[in-house]
Amino acid sequence: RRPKRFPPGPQPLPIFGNLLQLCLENPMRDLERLRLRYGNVFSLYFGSRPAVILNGTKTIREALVTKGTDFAGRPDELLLSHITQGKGVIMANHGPSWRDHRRFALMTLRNFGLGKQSMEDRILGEVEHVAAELEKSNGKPMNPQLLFHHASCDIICSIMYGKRYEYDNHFFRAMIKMMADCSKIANGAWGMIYDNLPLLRGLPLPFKKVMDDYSCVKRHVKSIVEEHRATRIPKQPRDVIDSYLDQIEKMPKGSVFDEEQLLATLLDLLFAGTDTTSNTICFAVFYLTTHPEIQERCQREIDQVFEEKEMVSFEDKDRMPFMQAVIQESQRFSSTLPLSVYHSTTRDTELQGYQIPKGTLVIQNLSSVLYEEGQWKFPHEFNPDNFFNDQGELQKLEAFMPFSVGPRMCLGEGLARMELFLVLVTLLRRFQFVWPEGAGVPDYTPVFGVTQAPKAFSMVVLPRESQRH
Ligand code: HEM
Repeated sequence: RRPKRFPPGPQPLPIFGNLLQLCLENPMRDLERLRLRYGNVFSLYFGSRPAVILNGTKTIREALVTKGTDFAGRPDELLLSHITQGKGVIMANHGPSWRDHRRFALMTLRNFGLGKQSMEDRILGEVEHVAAELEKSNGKPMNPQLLFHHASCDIICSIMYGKRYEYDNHFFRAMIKMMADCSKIANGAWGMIYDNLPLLRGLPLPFKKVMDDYSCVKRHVKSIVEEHRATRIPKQPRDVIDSYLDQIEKMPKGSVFDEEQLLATLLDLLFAGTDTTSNTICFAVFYLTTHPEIQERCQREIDQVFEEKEMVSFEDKDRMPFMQAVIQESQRFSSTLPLSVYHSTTRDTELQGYQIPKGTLVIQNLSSVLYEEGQWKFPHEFNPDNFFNDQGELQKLEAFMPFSVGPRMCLGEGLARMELFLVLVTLLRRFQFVWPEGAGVPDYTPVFGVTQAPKAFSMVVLPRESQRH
């Protein structure tokens, strides 16, 4: 039985709670059904653990912004928190270590060129590799998804430790597969089994493999840190690792900065910065391939700006409102992180008349905001007009929150926006993406996970050079 004044929800069963009432492969439809029945704040039992589900712009803003500190914790008894041991930034609970690491990560990303030329150079350099691979397809249908994962991962590696991997590097491919597996498992059925049936945790089931793979990537990153120790010049950081090593030396012994936290933070940035951005690029390219009229409009806008200049830069976005709207609409319509990252309450709190005790698992349903009726002109279709007002001007909308809101919101937003813009503009300028003949009707249903991906698809890539002159 639910405690008094706890948010309402369906009757739980012993041991399983409400798990059997959800499709664990993809619970998004069930969550929408429950929202319609119980309202924007409802609760579910995952096994014996209560969870509060937040829906809609107003509710999520009220919890994560107005009562930001109350809702800024992370749950500590879940697969993801066990994998990372609650260290680093993403799964660290609200407290001094999280705060200082978040500040460090934000500052270091800025110092390594966010908004400055060098970050743009790294991204544009990587796009050249992507373009070369796309050219190799020679007009034959190809699936670009892995290529975009490789590119996003290489960009983040170059920022963290000044190194990019060749796309056929064996370790690199394994690392990318591990991240995709981890994303699929953590929010899916295996993650639910791990989180709610602790007796099964020791068995060789898929979550065990993800944990082993994580340790393997961690060992690799550790060897890179050791290389940095041997070659660095103090106070002259080349990348994020050098900056962190400087930080360890600067702080008194026993501070929150140590080697374990360094490894966890690097892995966080690697994880958080790869699948999120690459899946958004995949979705955007998929939508543009299947909406040729929108693709052509982007290319017309791009061609106009590039009549006067050769290379794209992030500043050009202000002259490309349609391109910006397409990128934002791709983020909205794909809802790349549909349930964000799970939160927990840091103290007993209240929301819309309900009482929520300290330590309660809190899940923000970002899809409920990104498709919310009344917030969007066309909530259920891919349509960049969602971002233009009646005067045809690009507008800021409070329901546009793919990066979440509040004190825990994505700290890589600036980098992600820059990457999405530079990659998509450069590729659209050079190539036309065509839905292959006979490929049938596109299926927009995403593959569910912490990060959603489009279903496997193919496209034909044609060079645009001839059309521009
Ligand atoms: C399109 C790309 C991206 C999207 C849609 C996205 C979205 C998100 C969301 C929804 C969260 C959870 C916020 C919350 O718990 O309320 C998050 C957290 C986070 N993101 Fe991103 N992200 C993206 C790219 C990146 C990149 C490129 C990086 C790093 C370089 C990054 C680093 C992080 C980190 C470290 C956190 C945890 C923040 C904390 O707990 O304080 N993200 N992101």
